[in-house]
Amino acid sequence: MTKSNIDTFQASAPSPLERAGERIYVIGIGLIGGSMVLDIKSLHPEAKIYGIDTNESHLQEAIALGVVDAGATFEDLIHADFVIVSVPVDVALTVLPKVLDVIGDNTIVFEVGSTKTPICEAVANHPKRRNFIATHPIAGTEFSGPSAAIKGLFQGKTNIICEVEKTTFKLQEKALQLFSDMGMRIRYMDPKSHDKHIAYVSHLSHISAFMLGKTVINKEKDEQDIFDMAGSGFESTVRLAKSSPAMWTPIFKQNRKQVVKTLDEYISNLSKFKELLENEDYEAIYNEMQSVNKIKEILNGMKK
Ligand SMILES: NC(=O)c1ccc[n+]([C@@H]2O[C@H](COP(=O)([O-])OP(=O)(O)OC[C@H]3O[C@@H](n4cnc5c(N)ncnc54)[C@H](O)[C@@H]3O)[C@@H](O)[C@H]2O)c1
Ligand SMILES: O=C(O)C(=O)C[C@]1(C(=O)O)C=C[C@@H](O)C=C1
Repeated sequence: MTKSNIDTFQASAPSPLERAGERIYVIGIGLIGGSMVLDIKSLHPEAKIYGIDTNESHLQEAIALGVVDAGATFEDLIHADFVIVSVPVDVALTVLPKVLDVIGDNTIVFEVGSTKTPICEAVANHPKRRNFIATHPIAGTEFSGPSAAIKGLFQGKTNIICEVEKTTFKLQEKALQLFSDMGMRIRYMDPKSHDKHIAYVSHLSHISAFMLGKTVINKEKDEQDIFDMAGSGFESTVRLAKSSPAMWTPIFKQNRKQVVKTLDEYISNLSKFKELLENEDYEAIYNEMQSVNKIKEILNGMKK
């Protein structure tokens, strides 16, 4: 079964988390894992939320902030109803098979990484593959760690789900109901298409912000006043350059081929703009910009 359009999930049964005391384990209690469990706690106050994080200070901070109820170990996952894996994508490749090794038959495991092909491949032949659902919530900020978690982060956002047909139907339903309760729209996509499209709309934007930031920081060394002139235009364009290198390096590594392709296209557009300016072809420059103004309608359409 391949679904390609955006769906709003309609459950055939009441929300599975309505049962008292469901046990949710979140591995990686940062921005995304923390935001997920804040929503779950708010929707289902009776659920018990356990956190696993190799960064002890993140775990302690998450407990202090009330993001999780207590810490846990991998062995405890045998008791889990849900496991959310929200670690950097390179870590996910090794953590996911270990999680699937431990869980029981009715546990649903989902992962939220920004790449999908390597992650789907990492679990393809695991005997518990049917307990796993590959997701990518298209929501976030430039901040990380448990203190960056936001309740309601996923409201109105899209969740891309890959290879849904490989997950047991009953467990699919359970996960989809949860995403729907968080206010997410579902879009089904194969992992390769996901990685191709996301390279344009997310990965390239981050490289562009990082390198814009670099260009301005380098200049600042010579001309100290430059930041005094930076207004909200610069700030909004460079916002993503505050993002975590620990999260983004493995994303670029895993999606290297697609990202290199998008960079070629982007660099070619930049070179063309430079050439037009050197040639003082202002009519062409005007037309270039005018043709891209339609991004306004495209983005407004996406928000509806
Ligand atoms: N930041 C975003 O905007 C965004 C959006 C959608 C998806 N994602 C994806 O979500 C995942 C998590 O990103 P984030 O923004 O929440 O990052 P984050 O840095 O805020 O959180 C990641 C957490 O994982 C922990 N961790 C690292 N290695 C671990 C291990 N071996 N075992 C247990 N915990 C470990 C870190 O200590 C940290 O607390 C990534 O795969 C990312 O690609 C991020
Ligand atoms: O809004 C931001 O700050 C984000 O970086 C969120 C963002 C994005 O690129 O849109 C970042 C990575 C993801 O995998 C999904 C969402």
